[in-house]
Amino acid sequence: MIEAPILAVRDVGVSLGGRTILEGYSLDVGKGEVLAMLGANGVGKTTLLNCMVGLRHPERGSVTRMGRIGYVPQLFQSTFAFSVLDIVLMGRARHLGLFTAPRKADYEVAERYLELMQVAHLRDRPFNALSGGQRQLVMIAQALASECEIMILDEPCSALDYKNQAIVIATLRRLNREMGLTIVFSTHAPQHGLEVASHVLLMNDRQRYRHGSVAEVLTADNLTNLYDVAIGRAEFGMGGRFTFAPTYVQ
Ligand SMILES: Nc1ncnc2c1ncn2[C@@H]1O[C@H](COP(=O)(O)OP(=O)(O)OP(=O)(O)O)[C@@H](O)[C@H]1O
Repeated sequence: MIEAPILAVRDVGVSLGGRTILEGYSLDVGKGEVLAMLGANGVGKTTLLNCMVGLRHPERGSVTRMGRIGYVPQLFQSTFAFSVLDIVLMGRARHLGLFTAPRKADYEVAERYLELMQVAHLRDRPFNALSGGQRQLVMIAQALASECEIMILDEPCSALDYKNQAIVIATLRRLNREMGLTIVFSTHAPQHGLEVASHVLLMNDRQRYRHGSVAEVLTADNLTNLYDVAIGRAEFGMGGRFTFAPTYVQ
């Protein structure tokens, strides 16, 4: 069944410093979909995500959001010594008046999502003293506390070890399956697409891309073409599970 789009990217073009970064990107994200965006360094993943979030207005084309956006930036470091609870409470900002302090109900929402992300025991710790994986879970709790309908994450697993990547990816999968959250994220690991995404966007260059279901688009040939490195498909375990593996030395 094709779900109604909750995010529509239409003919988006972005220029930065007199250079065209993106041109003619169009895609729909359906309600309840998980979209993984992959592409070489500098191809424009963050630029496109910023357009989706509304942090950047594309010079050409449009982005239409039909739901509230929650944004999780690349590994976030706070300038001030905020506690974990403070950071999650910031997610309530859009529900508060300009000079209104968080109310009891806002604390309850923040506590609920700290529990859900299994980081409630860290609530009084300084945010900057957490590990990268813990910080990502807290930032996801912040986005959830904003009661977003679309969560957009910029490389949520960058700089994380395998264990923390597994926690973040399993968390995204759970939020999608159990809460029906629509998720868009960028990654350099095709395996993350296989584990959690329903759809992928492969960004080849500023105006060439492939967008479609994981089964259709996330193939060894398309990845080889995307990264310009030989990438093979390797079966493992039971039940037809597979992964993609690059060959670094020919
Ligand atoms: N403020 C800016 N002025 C000029 N060019 C910029 C600016 N910000 C980004 N760019 C350029 O835009 C292009 C896209 O950058 P972007 O950060 O979107 O890529 P990315 O795919 O997210 O990269 P990575 O995988 O390395 O994070 C890059 O070539 C970058 O150098």
